[in-house]
Amino acid sequence: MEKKKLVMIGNGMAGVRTIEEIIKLAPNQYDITIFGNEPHPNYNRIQLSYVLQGEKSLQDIIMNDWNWYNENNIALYTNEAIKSIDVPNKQVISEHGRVVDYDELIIATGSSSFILPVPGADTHGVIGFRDIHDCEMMIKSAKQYKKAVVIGGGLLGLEAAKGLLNLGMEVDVVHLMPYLMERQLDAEASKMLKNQLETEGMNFLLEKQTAKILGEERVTGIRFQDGSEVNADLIVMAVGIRPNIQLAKDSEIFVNRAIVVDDYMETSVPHVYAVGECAEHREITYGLVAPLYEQGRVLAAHLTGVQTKPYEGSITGTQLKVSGVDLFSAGEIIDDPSTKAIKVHNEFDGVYKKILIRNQTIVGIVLYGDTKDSTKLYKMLSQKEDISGMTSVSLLSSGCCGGGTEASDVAIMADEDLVCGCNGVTKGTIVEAIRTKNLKTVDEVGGCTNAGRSCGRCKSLISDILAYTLGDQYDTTAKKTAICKCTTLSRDEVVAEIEEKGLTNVREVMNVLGWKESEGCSKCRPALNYYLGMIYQEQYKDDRDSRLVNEKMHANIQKDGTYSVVPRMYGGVTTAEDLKKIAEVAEKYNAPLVKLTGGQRIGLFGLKKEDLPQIWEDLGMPSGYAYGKTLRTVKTCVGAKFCRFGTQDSMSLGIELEKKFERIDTPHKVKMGVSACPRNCAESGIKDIGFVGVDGGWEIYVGGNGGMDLRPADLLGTFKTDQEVMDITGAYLQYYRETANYLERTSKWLERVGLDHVKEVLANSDLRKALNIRLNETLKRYQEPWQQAIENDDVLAKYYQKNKVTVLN
Ligand SMILES: Cc1cc2nc3c(=O)[nH]c(=O)nc-3n(C[C@H](O)[C@H](O)[C@H](O)COP(=O)(O)OP(=O)(O)OC[C@H]3O[C@@H](n4cnc5c(N)ncnc54)[C@H](O)[C@@H]3O)c2cc1C
Ligand SMILES: NC(=O)c1ccc[n+]([C@@H]2O[C@H](COP(=O)([O-])OP(=O)(O)OC[C@H]3O[C@@H](n4cnc5c(N)ncnc54)[C@H](O)[C@@H]3O)[C@@H](O)[C@H]2O)c1
Ligand code: SF4
Ligand code: FES
Repeated sequence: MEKKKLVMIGNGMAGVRTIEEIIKLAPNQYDITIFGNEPHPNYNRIQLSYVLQGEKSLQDIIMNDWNWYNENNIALYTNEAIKSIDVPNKQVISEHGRVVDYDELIIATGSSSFILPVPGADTHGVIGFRDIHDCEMMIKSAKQYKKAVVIGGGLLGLEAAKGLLNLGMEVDVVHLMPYLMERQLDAEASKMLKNQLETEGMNFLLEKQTAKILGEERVTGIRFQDGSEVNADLIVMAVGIRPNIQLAKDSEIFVNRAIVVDDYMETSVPHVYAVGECAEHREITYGLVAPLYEQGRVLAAHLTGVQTKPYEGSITGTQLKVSGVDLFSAGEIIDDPSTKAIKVHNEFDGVYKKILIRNQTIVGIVLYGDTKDSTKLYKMLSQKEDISGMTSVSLLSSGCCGGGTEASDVAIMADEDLVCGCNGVTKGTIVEAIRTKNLKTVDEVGGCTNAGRSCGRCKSLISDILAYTLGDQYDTTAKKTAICKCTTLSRDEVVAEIEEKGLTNVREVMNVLGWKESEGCSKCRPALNYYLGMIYQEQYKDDRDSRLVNEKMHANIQKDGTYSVVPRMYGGVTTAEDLKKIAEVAEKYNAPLVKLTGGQRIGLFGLKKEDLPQIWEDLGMPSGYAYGKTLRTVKTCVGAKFCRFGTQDSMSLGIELEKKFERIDTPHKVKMGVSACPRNCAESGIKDIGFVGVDGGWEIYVGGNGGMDLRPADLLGTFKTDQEVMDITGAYLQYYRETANYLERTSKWLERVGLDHVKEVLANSDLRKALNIRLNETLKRYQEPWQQAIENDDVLAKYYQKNKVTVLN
């Protein structure tokens, strides 16, 4: 039966969580297409605050990497906004004119920063704080400028201000109201917060209304309505958000403040749903992930036909993510004649607690300085528990739950107590998952239950629950070593077990070593396939289905679902005959792009999957492995044959190296460069292995990287003959193959094991010889992949047939 088409507009937190839930419930029900306006896969927007505050890197906050989309057969179009929805024809149209049909459509477009409509708001140096781009702009500005002003003393403004302080800027926070975070705190708690932030260096300008942004080329300051001014090199507006609803409005979907939805997240138009910050449910829009994830869960069940309770709205609780500040707030915060308050104010310890009660139920909570009671109180509030039997002491000083809990406190938590507010996960769910799925780390608990995957505040409590449930078996360092969430074993342990138990294939390793997920995951399956191939040199039968998608297809998948073809050009040297073949193929298959690559060869881009085998047959050239964890390219300069500075024959050495080591599986991609003199035209100093011709021989450089983690290569040594160079290179490559973690580049590996250690290994002639023998045995295993594919009908049918699902596991 043909799958139904599900299209989602918006590749953010609420939308992608909904898709995760759909895949969990019915993995094969939909062909899924996602459009995202940002150039990234789904990342944790919440943790941008931690990135700015220097506690996490951008890489750390990716939640669903590119591979996740590939593995789940999701067509993802990033950096491509949907411009209109054709409701009658059930189609979406992107800004690039791409038209995609849908049976069901989810709008998950989130919100944008609200920029105050004052004169000068569009001046260079005025930004919001919503996405990776804003975060990068702030980090960049902090390197160039001194003074930042944040407008808005709410959650976002204070988290931004703290980040800018940590980046070394002077920071003023401008706030409209007489006290900070007036939506979450009362005056007393707010005063305590202001005092604490002032001691950290933040300066506050309260009751100030921005009238004008000053500056011509770039912002220089702000003028307020009272006529006063403040200087600024950077202005961050954090005065609230506005749901992205224009698209829905233009398509005549009913909108109010946001897109109006019913209790199953359906809009006024059948088969069109909205979820997340762009949705308005019972006149409320939410700006925190806990309710949005709840909406996503209901929508996923609805779309997969699983019975579910309707979404009836949420009560939210907030915390500020600034290190050293402990506060929690939920429900109402201001006393009125209909409420009674229990208050504790310990000025000595800087603790303030207030509970607001109406009709014997808790209706509001404000905690500052000690939030241990937050979980218990929040549960009572959200469940409208009758508290008539309780005293103020039993309400406020149980010491149960919340931040900073210890294992002994975990023991007295009830199973239904909430541990992770963002994801709605209780203690009972976590304990059961730890026991039944043999979980050992906080990340594994997150992978299984989602707890801890959003703001991360509950991670210490999850760690306490692990300690309480596992006792002595809980190893807080285990997370650092396990190769993925399916096992607690490290790379070294897995390799040792494979050798000791004589395990010969991926499935056997997972079965015998007690994998938690019987099918493994995208991290462990390619890694196991690699380790097995590295151990069983000549005889290992590659498990193609365990490889990452590009290697499985022997082609790089492009952002629009087409593929690229890059034939080998040994040492970057080609012939008229090869150029003709490439030109003919480009013409015959209408390649939209023919481009010289950075590795000195020619790439054909935008080709159809089903054309690939015929293209390679027409070309009759070896694959350049532009997609592989293997030797990619050997870049060469023209060298002594043509260049007047050249001392060595760089092209011949480059071709010899590429012909010898092509196709070999390595833990990560390997690039080489051969320059015939220290002018280094082939960039040998930033390659995994670089060769530089000098009088009487070659210098070999190792561990260079020209990519994201730029690293100059280290000199390994100087060698006289080409034969010595081949011998050292072979041994070096094999040592890397045998000791690196899968997906560890040589630059990282070399830093981990140490240059001196590697030099020592290679200086030992017995070891060097043995390494080369093992490498040469392995090299015998490889054949030209496209030649093999063309001759094998099963492979052709399985991987390259039109409309065939190519991701098979
Ligand atoms: C710095 C920061 C800190 C935060 N901290 C917390 C916190 O501690 N706790 C908490 O609960 N919440 C926090 N939030 C709020 C939380 O991040 C949001 O509630 C959540 O991300 C909303 O999810 P969403 O999917 O609705 O929107 P988003 O995550 O914004 O995703 C929407 C996506 O849709 C894309 N899009 C918009 N229009 C189109 C279009 N026409 N075509 C294609 N794509 C489109 C956008 O570019 C965006 O990538 C924080 C937010 C920020 C910015
Ligand atoms: N820790 C967290 O939970 C967290 C952190 C960051 C962001 N967020 C979410 O992100 C969204 C945006 O946060 P936010 O803080 O921008 O929104 P917000 O609406 O919560 O707060 C905006 C603040 O700006 C103030 N303000 C409004 N106009 C102003 C003006 N002209 N001058 C000075 N101050 C002015 C308001 O009084 C208010 O306190 C919210 O949905 C929030 O929940 C949550
Ligand atoms: S590296 Fe030296 S030999 Fe090679 S092209 Fe440049 S200048 Fe000439
Ligand atoms: S409370 Fe935010 S991730 Fe758990």
